[in-house]
Amino acid sequence: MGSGSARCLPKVDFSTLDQLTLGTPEWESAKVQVRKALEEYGSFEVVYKDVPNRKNMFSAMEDLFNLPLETKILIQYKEPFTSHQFFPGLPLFESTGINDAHILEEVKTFTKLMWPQENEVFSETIHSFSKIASELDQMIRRMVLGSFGIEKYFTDHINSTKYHLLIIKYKAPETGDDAFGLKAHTDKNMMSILYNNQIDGLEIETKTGEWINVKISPKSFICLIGDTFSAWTNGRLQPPVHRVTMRGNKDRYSLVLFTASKGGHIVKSPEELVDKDHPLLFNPFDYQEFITTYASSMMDGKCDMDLKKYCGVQH
Ligand SMILES: O=C(O)CCC(=O)C(=O)O
Ligand SMILES: [Fe+2]
Repeated sequence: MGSGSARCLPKVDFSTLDQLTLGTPEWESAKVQVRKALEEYGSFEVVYKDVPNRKNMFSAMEDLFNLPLETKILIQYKEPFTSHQFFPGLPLFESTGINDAHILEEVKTFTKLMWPQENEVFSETIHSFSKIASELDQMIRRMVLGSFGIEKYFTDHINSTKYHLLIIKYKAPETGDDAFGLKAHTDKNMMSILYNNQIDGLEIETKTGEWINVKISPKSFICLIGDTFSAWTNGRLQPPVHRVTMRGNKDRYSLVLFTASKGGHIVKSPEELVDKDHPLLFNPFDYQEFITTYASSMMDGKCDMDLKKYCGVQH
């Protein structure tokens, strides 16, 4: 199972689309491509638009990780994996995050904790990025629901989720060897929109066990579905296993806009996706309760907790 495969992720062009182009031939064509890509890969590259000031955004991210640890840990959210974090087995990885980063005031609150004297470039660029990524998330979810003929659930789908922006730094490996940035996993949440400073490293596994080395242009983003969306579709879409491998001598900066179901909301497959050929795969669950259970099992050194174990239906 070598890396270096020449296979690419499917690429879908959203550059002429927005929520107002719903139902146009361009929208319908993108919808078919999105559904096909998600069925085959659980993921795709989406070409959309330039992130304003991206160079300044990445240099502001560099400044953020250069702050002293006691400053970086000032952000404390109660949901697992959302505040500043690093892991003993992953020496190249460090991350922090901002809840509701598509709302400027929320980004400014974070910025003020990191830089009491303000850092307008950080706030403005991170907010613009998050808005663009949240537009993409909503268009993609609308297309997925539309492709199953159940667009009527779209508003509920959007209202029952929230956004968290994960900001990641992967240090360049020192030895010159390939090194683990992030171990192979599936995302647990609904959907993830990824972007980076064009230092490659993201690898996505295909259903046949090949690893695709993902490359992106400044206008493109990677969309991945997570375990929660897969469960909601009653297994019609499968989340892709992915990892980050660092090569070369440049640090990698990555942004991931995570869409996650709100606490108190019960994730449940719509009745249209459950029938005798597709028996229910997951009992209804609260994502926030699941992720808390998952995080505490990880803390206990157990790595075998997943959504199937948590609420999978035994057939
Ligand atoms: O940095 C990346 O490209 C991937 C990050 C990722 O997979 C994650 O945070 O779950
Ligand atoms: Fe991931």
